[in-house]
Amino acid sequence: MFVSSNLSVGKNGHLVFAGVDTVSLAEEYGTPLYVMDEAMIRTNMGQFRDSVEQYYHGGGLVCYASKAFSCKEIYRIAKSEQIGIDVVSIGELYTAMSVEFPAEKICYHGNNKTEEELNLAIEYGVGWIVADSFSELELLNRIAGEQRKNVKVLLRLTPGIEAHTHSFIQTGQIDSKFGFTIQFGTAMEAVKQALALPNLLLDGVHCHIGSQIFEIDPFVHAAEVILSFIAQVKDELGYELHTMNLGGGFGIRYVPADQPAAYRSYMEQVSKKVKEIVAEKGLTLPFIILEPGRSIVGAAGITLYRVGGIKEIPGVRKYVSVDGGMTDNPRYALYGSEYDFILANKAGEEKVDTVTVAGRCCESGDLLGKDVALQNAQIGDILASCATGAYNYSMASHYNRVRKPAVVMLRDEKARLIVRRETLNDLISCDL
Ligand SMILES: Cc1ncc(COP(=O)(O)O)c(C=O)c1O
Ligand SMILES: N[C@@H](CCCC[NH3+])C(=O)O
Repeated sequence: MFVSSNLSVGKNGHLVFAGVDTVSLAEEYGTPLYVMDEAMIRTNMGQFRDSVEQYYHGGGLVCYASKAFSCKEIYRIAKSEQIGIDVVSIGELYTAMSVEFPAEKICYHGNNKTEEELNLAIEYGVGWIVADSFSELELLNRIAGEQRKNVKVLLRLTPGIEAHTHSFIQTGQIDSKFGFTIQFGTAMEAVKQALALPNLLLDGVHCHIGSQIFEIDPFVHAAEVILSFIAQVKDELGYELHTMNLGGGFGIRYVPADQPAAYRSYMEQVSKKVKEIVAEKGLTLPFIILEPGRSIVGAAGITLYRVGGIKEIPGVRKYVSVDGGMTDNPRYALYGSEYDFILANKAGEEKVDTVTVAGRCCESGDLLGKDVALQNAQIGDILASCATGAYNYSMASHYNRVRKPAVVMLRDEKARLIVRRETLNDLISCDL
């Protein structure tokens, strides 16, 4: 009935999330409210970590892609689960540094990293910097020299794989702003350049084919393409790259029709293929890095809103307006993403209506879902949007000077605030 195992209906008919009554949460902390389930986050992190150990025997590290949900507490949790993180900005790095996240487990990405960012990343001693362009290799070499350090580098490659997902979140295809293309010999040139730069330690290669992908085949294919490249480098240059970072992108269940594969079958199949190719080409099993983001936090989050307006246009559509919208979840506006909605105070009732959930911004496209099934809504009801743990809080904006909601973490059926709600003064705090 629900899209995620941490959702149920309580005896009072209220929606229960991770053992906690969501209506009480809305009353205590206000709305809109992001609510996260710590046990599920830890289970997901642990499953990825353990699947690498179980199926892959060349050593590896799971680096949680923190762009999916970034705040101090998630870095503390990743640290205590002994996994690494992927960061893509000085802001994510700084937040991780503020909780003393182990530098050697950080993978730093970005297609246009600034000098300020690279300086801080090298100073902190991050494990890997994923270089995206020739000019960045030069810049990295210069900054490393200035800091008298050697920097471990991975090269971001575009393997030429078009995964089945929204075109805006496909990243492995040739026509991409990211990385070095294998097909035109650009990636081989980048290897030569990185090897020639004295302050860089070329450790390996990276690829990320896209996000919200359900099939396992494209991942297996990406591993195949990357390993063939590693073999080609060994043949042509006599240099064996040690690390293979296969990125993230594993899909989750947003609506009942979504059927994501189990993470362990991903690792099982990728490991099998990698071992086959390694044996065939006479390579050493590379150290593997995975970067799951959405699949760690997505289903571990819900958002609670209060219904403030209902408008029925006879024969056309019924709008249910809530006190949030594209400012706390821009994904419908950006990608037409689907979500499952439940009235938290009527969760035991049938979904008898079809409504369009609208946000509160001055923007017709500010919708959270179009023509979705819902219980019979009334003003004052609490509306829950499910599986909002990834790319919601992290993509929230201040459009219309809307304040960002608070984030509450649930553990052992108790709630704690991990990000407080913004105040009006927060909104003007940078204005001069
Ligand atoms: C380089 C890189 N790694 C990892 C991820 C995480 O992807 P996902 O949240 O789909 O697992 C992304 C985002 O798509 C990415 O760009
Ligand atoms: N932000 C996107 C995914 C992009 C992932 C980052 N490379 C989403 O919400 O689906």
